[in-house]
Amino acid sequence: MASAAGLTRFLLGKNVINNGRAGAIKFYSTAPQYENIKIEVVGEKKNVGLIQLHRPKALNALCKPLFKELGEAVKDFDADNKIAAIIITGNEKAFAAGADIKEMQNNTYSSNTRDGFLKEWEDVSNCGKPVIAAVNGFALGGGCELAMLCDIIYAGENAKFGQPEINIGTIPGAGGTQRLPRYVGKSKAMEIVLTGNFFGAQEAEKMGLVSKVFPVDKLLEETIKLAERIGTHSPLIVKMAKQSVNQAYETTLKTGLQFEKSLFYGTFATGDRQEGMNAFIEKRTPAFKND
Ligand SMILES: CCCCCCC[C@H](O)CC(=O)SCCNC(=O)CCNC(=O)[C@H](O)C(C)(C)COP(=O)([O-])OP(=O)([O-])OC[C@H]1O[C@@H](n2cnc3c(N)ncnc32)[C@H](O)[C@@H]1OP(=O)([O-])[O-]
Repeated sequence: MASAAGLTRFLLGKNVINNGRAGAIKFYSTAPQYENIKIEVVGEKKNVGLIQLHRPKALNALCKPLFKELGEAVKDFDADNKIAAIIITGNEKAFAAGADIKEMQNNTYSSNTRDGFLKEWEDVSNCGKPVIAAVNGFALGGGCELAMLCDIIYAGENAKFGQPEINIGTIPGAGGTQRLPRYVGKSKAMEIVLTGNFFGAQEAEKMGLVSKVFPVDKLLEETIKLAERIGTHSPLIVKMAKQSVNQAYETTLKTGLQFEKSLFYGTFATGDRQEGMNAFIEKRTPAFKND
């Protein structure tokens, strides 16, 4: 579904976040009929893809259709050359309260395995562009895991994180037992996973899970500013930097340093590296070409 054409399939009236402000955005007749998310292109240069999870009655519980739509939207923004970074957000009450318990209540081991219950998660984790989570309210279970799947987490002061799967007789299944210890260390991760207790934004920042905390009503604005700042750089080099940081989670220090060095050397094969250094020396703003 993600294709060159897909890139601009955004924004049919019912799907966009800023309904009624159509002047600021493009409408396309072939836009997908999203039911569980809203998408919009934001930022002064219209280079930030914003995805809002939108199942407010269920606190944005991650039902399968929502996750499929999220995966499609991420793939489309990733394929769109005009988009520099992607933001995933929810509403003031909930980023996402986890997997949809009502939907998965009657799943079986066989159905999970046969149908690939979690297969759409890779659509988000495979994204080459930076993906930023802007978390207000509950980010629980799969919601916390979705935030951790993103590259940077910004939170509003009312954010509540947790991995409460243990309360309903299961364990985190979309990265909670693997990514959380990498963010916060073993003791904290064990405490969070084994108790199911929630923790707030300030504590999440102190633990290193969240990089910054903002007043609730400033969160999205500040997250868009972050995405726009990233958007001033070469998209090609941003992609390489993201790959290199992610490699730190996959390998030994020695292999990681080798990987980093190869990519660093590789930047010298790009026009944007040349342009960046020329611009510095000529005391001007670089004009990156994604090349
Ligand atoms: C592909 C998908 C991704 C899969 C990921 C799998 C791996 C993952 O690790 C597993 C999980 O996340 S396991 C899950 C881990 N997460 C949890 O265990 C958190 C479960 N949720 C809670 O503990 C409470 O709702 C809160 C404390 C969040 C809010 O309490 P409050 O402020 O008193 O609000 P309230 O009155 O309670 O809720 C309002 C409405 O939302 C409804 N709804 C809410 N969450 C739902 C959910 N996950 N499901 C369904 N519905 C959910 C709730 O039923 C109610 O609707 P109703 O029609 O009126 O009945």
